[in-house]
Amino acid sequence: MTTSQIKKKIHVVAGILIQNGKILATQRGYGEFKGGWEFPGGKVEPHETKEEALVRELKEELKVDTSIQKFYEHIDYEYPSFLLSMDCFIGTIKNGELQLVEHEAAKWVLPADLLSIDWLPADLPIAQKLAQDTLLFP
Ligand SMILES: Nc1nc2c([nH]c(=O)n2[C@H]2C[C@H](O)[C@@H](COP(=O)(O)OP(=O)(O)OP(=O)(O)O)O2)c(=O)[nH]1
Repeated sequence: MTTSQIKKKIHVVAGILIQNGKILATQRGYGEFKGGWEFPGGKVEPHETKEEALVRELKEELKVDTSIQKFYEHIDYEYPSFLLSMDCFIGTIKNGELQLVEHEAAKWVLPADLLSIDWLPADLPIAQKLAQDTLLFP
């Protein structure tokens, strides 16, 4: 058996929230990845769809109501201690003022500036795809 077979798989959903041509990046405020930048979201619970989980997590973490528009990308990433399976969705904030419940910081970033951020390793390919996505950011 290889190491990856005994690692726990964690299913996460993450939101690429877009507003005025900018994307929301949030900085982890706790745990193993504290200080790293990510797309906000969290784990999917057994009774939920991915979209339901994302709307719930964004409400819990940022106190905003969101609408999720479309699936954007799936990432499988092997961290030293677990396997991350992450589905990222494009969305917008429809209601509420951003409040940081768990995060250390948040910023709205232009696509051209996405690669200057210290993303968590699993998130870097998403940031790279967004940075050159001329369909999404003509
Ligand atoms: N939410 C989120 N997690 C990410 C991203 N990139 C990345 O590597 N991770 C990792 C960090 C965490 O170990 C794990 C997700 O856990 P989480 O802490 O966000 O999920 P949660 O709120 O449901 O969990 P909990 O810690 O409250 O139990 O995936 C990302 O863009 N968004």
